[in-house]
Amino acid sequence: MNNKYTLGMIGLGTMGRNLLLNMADNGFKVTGYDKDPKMLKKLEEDGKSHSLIGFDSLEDFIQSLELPRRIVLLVPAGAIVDSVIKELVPLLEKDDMIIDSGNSHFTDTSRRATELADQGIHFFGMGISGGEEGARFGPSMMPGGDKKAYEAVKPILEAVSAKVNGDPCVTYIGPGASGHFVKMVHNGIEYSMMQLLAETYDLLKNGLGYNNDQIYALFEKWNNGRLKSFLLEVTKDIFKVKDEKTGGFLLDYVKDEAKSKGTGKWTSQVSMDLQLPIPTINESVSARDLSKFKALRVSLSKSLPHEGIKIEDSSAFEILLEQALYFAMITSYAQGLHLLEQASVEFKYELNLKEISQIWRGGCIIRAELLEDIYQAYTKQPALPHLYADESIQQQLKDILPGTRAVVITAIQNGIAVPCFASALTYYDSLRTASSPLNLTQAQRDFFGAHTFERIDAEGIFHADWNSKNLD
Ligand SMILES: NC(=O)C1=CN([C@@H]2O[C@H](COP(=O)(O)OP(=O)(O)OC[C@H]3O[C@@H](n4cnc5c(N)ncnc54)[C@H](OP(=O)(O)O)[C@@H]3O)[C@@H](O)[C@H]2O)C=CC1
Ligand SMILES: O=C(CO)[C@H](O)[C@H](O)COP(=O)(O)O
Repeated sequence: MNNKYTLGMIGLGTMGRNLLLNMADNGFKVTGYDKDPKMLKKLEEDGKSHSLIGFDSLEDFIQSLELPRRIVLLVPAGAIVDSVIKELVPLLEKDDMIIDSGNSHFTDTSRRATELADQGIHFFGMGISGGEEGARFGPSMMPGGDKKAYEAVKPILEAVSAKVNGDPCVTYIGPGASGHFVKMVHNGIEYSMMQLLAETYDLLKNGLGYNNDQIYALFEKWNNGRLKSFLLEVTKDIFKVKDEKTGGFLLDYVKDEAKSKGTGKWTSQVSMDLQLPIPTINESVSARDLSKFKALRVSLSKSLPHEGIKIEDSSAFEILLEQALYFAMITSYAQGLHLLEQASVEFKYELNLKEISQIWRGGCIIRAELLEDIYQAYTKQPALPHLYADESIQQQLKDILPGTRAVVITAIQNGIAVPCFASALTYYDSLRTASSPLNLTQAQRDFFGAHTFERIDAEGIFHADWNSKNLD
C-alpha cells in the first residue's frame, strides 16, 4: 500500500494552512512544511480531525510525497520563492511539479518556469483569491503554464475550489505566466473596487453627514440588490465593529494611510507598457500612495481649508450614488478585462474571458452579482472587443449615466476627492467619442518635432511646416 502523500504544501501561513485543511476536508492525503515550528503546531491543531501532520525537515517532507511529486508553494512572493526553489531542486526528481500559488510577479514566473524546465521539473504559476475564508472553504484559482502539471492536480483543485451553479471556480488559464498575470489584474480590479467603496464612504460621511450606523444600513440595502458583492458585504460589516479600547467604532481609529504589496502597481505598470489604459485602476493605486502623505495632508488642510457644502436631499443622492457605484464597478471590470485581452495577444496567453469571468463569480475577492452579466456577455460574444460593446451592459450604462454624472459633479462642487468615480466617467466619455481632440496632439508633435501625422482623407504619413503654412 502506498503510504505517501498526494500533495505537499510549503508555507503554512494564512493561505497555505487553510488550503491544506480544505484539501484534507475533501479527502486528499496531504501534508505540509514550514520553517516555523509554530505554523506546524497550528496546522496539526486545526487539522486534528484529519490527523493532518506537517514536517520541520524539508528532506523528510520531500521523501514523504508520492512520485511525481506535487508541491504547492504559498510563501511570500519575491526572493523567498527563489530561495525555496533553490533549496528544493537538489531534492527533486525529473517530472516533479512545483505550483507557485503566491502573488508572484508574472515575469518571475516566466523565468522560473524556463529555469526549472531545463532541469526536468514542471513549474506553473497559480493565482489564488478568496483570502483566509476562501482558501479554507473554496477559493477561486487561476492556474497557468505547464498544462501537464495542471492536469495532475486538476481533480484536487476542482474539489477544493468554490462552486457556482455546480461549476468549479478554477480552470486552466493558458500557457506561460498567464495564471499569475490574470491574478495580478484581478487584484488591480480589487484595488479599484475598494477605492470606489472608500469614495462612497467619503461622500456619505462628509457629503451627507451620515454616521456609521446609517452607512451600514445603506450598504446592507445595496448589498441585497445589483451591487451584491463580497467587497460590499465585508465593507458593510466594518461599520458595525466596535473598538475594545475606546468603545467607539474601530474604523474611526484606523489610520488613513493605505498599504499595498504591489499587485495593483504591477497592473498599472504593465498597462502602460502595453499602452492599454486602465485609468480607474491607476487612480486607485495613486489614491493609496497619496494617502501615505498624511503629514503633508494635515498641514495643507490647515493652509488650504475648504468649506464643504452639505448635500441637502440625502434620499435622492443615495439613489444616484448607487447608480454611480454600479457604473464605476462595471468600468473597473471593463478595464481589467480589456487589459487581459491585450495581454493575451501580446504574450500569447490564449486567454478565454468567458472562462475567466466564470471562475471569478465565486470564491474570489472580486466576486459579485455583476460578474454573472459579464459572464453572459462573453458567453454571447466570446470575442467581445470591450465590455462596453455588449448590448445589455450598454443598456445598463445608459440608465445609470445621468446619476453618475450628478454624483461626480456634486463631489467636485463639495471638494470631496473622487478620483475613481471621476476617472470611470471620463474613461467612458473618452471611449464613446468618435472624434477626439488628439488630432491637435499629433499636430503639436509634428510642429515641434517633425514627428509626422496621418490624415483622415488620404493614406500615408505626412509632415507639414506648421510655422509658416496657412497662416491667416
Ligand atoms: N493573505 C491573503 O489573503 C492572500 C495571500 N496571497 C499570497 O499568498 C502568499 C502567502 O500569503 P500568506 O499565506 O498570507 O502569507 P503568510 O505570511 O501568512 O504565510 C507564509 C508562510 O510561509 C512561511 N515561509 C516563509 N519562508 C519560508 C521558507 N523558506 N520555507 C518554508 N516556509 C516559509 C512563513 O513563515 P514565517 O512567517 O516564519 O516567515 C509563513 O508561515 C503570498 O504570496 C500572498 O501574496 C494570495 C491571495 C490571498
Ligand atoms: O491577493 C489578495 C487577494 O486577492 C491579497 O489580499 C492581496 O495581497 C492584497 O493586496 P494588497 O496587500 O496590495 O492590498
